[in-house]
Amino acid sequence: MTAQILDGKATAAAIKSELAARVAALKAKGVTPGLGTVLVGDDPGSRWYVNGKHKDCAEVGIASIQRELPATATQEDVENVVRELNADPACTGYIVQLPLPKGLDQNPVLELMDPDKDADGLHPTSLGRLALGIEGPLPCTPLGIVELLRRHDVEIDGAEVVVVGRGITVGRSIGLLLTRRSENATVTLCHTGTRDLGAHLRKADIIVAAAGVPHLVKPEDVKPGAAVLDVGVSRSEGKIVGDVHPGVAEVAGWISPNPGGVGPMTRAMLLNNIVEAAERRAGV
Ligand SMILES: Nc1nc2c(c(=O)[nH]1)N[C@@H](CN(C=O)c1ccc(C(=O)N[C@@H](CCC(=O)O)C(=O)O)cc1)CN2
Repeated sequence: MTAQILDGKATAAAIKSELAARVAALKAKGVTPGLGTVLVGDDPGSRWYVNGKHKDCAEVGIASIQRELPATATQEDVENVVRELNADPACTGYIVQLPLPKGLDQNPVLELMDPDKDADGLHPTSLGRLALGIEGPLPCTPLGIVELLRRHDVEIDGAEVVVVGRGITVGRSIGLLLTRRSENATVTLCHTGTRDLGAHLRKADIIVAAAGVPHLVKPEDVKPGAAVLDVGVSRSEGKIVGDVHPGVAEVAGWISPNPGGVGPMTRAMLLNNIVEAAERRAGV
């Protein structure tokens, strides 16, 4: 292995201790931030992620509000829980764990959320604000990737970034984030319709692999010294298989492990969004 590790686990731990201090300062002013989660159905992965979010909250002093619905829940049942959380003063912000079970439509659910309580940065208003350059919550995984690169001094300014995957939680929004003047990267978004993925990847200084296709990014398609972030989660025999082939570590300059890379950063950035929302409300 020649690549240096983009250690998401250690970086998230450092961010959490910074956030714990900010939460303590809010509490001293009489404000307790609270994260709400909506979990629909019985997917074990989604349950694990939601439990992890509440464990993180406990670590930094954020209150937890958990709402669960069975896989048989109707669109109206889910939307009613969203209405409840919109009205709950103890809930600073909340998330609806994605994906929703088959038969439920996530877009009307996201649209119904109070944009000021959108902890995931996935409400149309939040994504619109991001496009317009207006302050607001930012999507957690893209934000986590930027923070992971910054805290390891990987140059983003002027970098050629290739993103693989066009899902809403990562691919669609990360280009908006990385092309802001403050980040100043050039971003190409590739997907299953891209004709020659390898040709794009070989030009990249930074690769964000978020397609959910095991070992899609191969060593021969990575420019020596590039930073490679593995966001893909596929499972084989109970183990995570990422989108990046293990041989890439011999070519890349930086690589995020999977697990232990972008996942823990996603969780840390969710806490960050909750603390920022509470600070905005408290006028800090
Ligand atoms: N409403 C949302 N839904 C989903 C999001 C999201 O940001 N908002 N992202 C993913 C799931 N996710 C958070 O919800 C998430 C994924 C992975 C991790 C994580 O820490 N993973 C660990 C490995 C865990 C394992 O063994 O399975 C790691 O990478 O080290 C945290 C959060 C889709 N849905």
